[in-house]
Amino acid sequence: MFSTTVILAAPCAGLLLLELGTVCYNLFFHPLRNVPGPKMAAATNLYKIYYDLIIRGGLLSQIEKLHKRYGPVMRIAPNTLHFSDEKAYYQIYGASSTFTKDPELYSCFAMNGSSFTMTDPETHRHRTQIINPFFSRRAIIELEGVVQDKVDKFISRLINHPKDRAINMFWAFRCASVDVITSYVLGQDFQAMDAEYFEHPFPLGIQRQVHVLWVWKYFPFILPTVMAIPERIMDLISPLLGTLAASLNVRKQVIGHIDKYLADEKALEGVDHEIIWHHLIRKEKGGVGNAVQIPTRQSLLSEALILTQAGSDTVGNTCYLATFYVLNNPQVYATLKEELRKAWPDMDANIGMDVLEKLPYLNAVLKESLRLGHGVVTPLPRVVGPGSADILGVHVPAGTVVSMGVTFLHYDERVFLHPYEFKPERWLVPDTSEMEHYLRPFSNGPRMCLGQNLAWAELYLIMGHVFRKLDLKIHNTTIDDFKEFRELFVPSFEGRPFHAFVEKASA
Ligand code: HEM
Repeated sequence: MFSTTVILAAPCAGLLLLELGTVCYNLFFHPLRNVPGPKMAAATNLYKIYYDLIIRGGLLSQIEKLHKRYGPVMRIAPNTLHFSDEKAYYQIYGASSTFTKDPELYSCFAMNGSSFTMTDPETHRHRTQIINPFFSRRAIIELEGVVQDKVDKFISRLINHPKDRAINMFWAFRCASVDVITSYVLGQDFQAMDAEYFEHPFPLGIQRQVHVLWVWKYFPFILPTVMAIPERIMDLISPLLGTLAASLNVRKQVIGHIDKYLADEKALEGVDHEIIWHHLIRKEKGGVGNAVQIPTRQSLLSEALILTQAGSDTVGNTCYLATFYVLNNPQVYATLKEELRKAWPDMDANIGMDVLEKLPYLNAVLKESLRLGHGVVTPLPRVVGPGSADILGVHVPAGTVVSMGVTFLHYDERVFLHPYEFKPERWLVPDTSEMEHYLRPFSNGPRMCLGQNLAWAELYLIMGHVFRKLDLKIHNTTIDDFKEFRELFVPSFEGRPFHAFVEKASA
């Protein structure tokens, strides 16, 4: 008879042996064994997990330190290489790259069936062919009024905010961008800007999710389990769920729309302007009988949710940083105001994107803000394939995960002198082509940002109106509050949130 101790010890010893075997293989027999990098990282994924979870978003800054020691190619996990050279960036994310998104990262968003999380190139191409026209420059120009309406509301909300209370600009800009994107994509905004002090549960919920994203990555069963709880039970427990309840509410609302339009496509005719469902819920394409397949209900839901999230936090954050950096430098603030005043003498007159996008200093401010905001800071992981590749002279077998953080381009001091400083003037030289090549906040290649035309329209309109129509003053925030960020897919600045006092501009 075996004792209980032996029965328990045997599988544990087996697992330990298996783990030791894997570590030995990773160190001595793995095809990447000769690539430089810390031995711990080569041996086990625990290295990466430690910086992601225990240090909480600390992997990128560790990678930055390690590249100084190991050079431009580095093994950062048993099957993962990280690069720090512009040539590698354009090979991994180049227009003709065949590398695919790594499911380990993209499945943790629990948005199956969305353009953002799709890994199969064919499925992805099919989806983007359908929705790209809705985000083309022509579509944005046609729907500029939708964005403009929300910008007008934003300016008036800021002017009418209680004067004795500084505005938390972190939430203010996020509420504005949530209302723009939901209005543009779904034809109905979430009224985030109506929330008292801009504390609306939807952007609050996005922030909560950002902070637990790496938990979802390493414990991938949690989120799908929560999502799979039947609606009736969710309704019962939702008062206990805080901001998660708000996200669930949004899901319910969006599902309601989807079901309505799936049941009766003609209901779309009553919508004020073109929305995403005009593109995704169409039974016929190019004439009767030429039927196209409508995506599943889950895929429609994921697409709508990912667009509202990808389209709000990124724009909100760029406006937030841009406003802080401009106000933090009186010379920059004065120059921008002067440029806007000259181009737009009567601030009560309507002015559109066509004028704002031609202003050199506003453009310089936005590019510099995108450079220091980065967009997404996590090195975007791609799986090499279908064959092997040669990157910076290193043979990389198919199936290897490769990436390069965009911060390595944005902070390259050979291209951007004093890279950590906000200097719009650097963009006012005759030839900016090299800097443009190194400015990739929207990523690059087949998986680059699908919403960048809309993003630019929002940036021109929001920032143009804020700096022309308002006078702003920083409250209780300094540049030190923006010195460091955690890498939580997007950058999460750890300092005090930037607050400002806002008044209507005098002229
Ligand atoms: C300043 C604003 C924005 C920045 C900096 C930004 C940045 C990015 C980046 C870096 C990616 C690549 C992510 C990855 O490969 O994992 C991306 C993808 C994406 N973005 Fe944006 N984005 C912005 C605004 C928007 C807006 C307004 C929308 C809404 C329509 C949007 C929708 C998407 C989608 C759907 C993808 C996935 C594309 C794909 O995989 O094919 N983004 N964005």
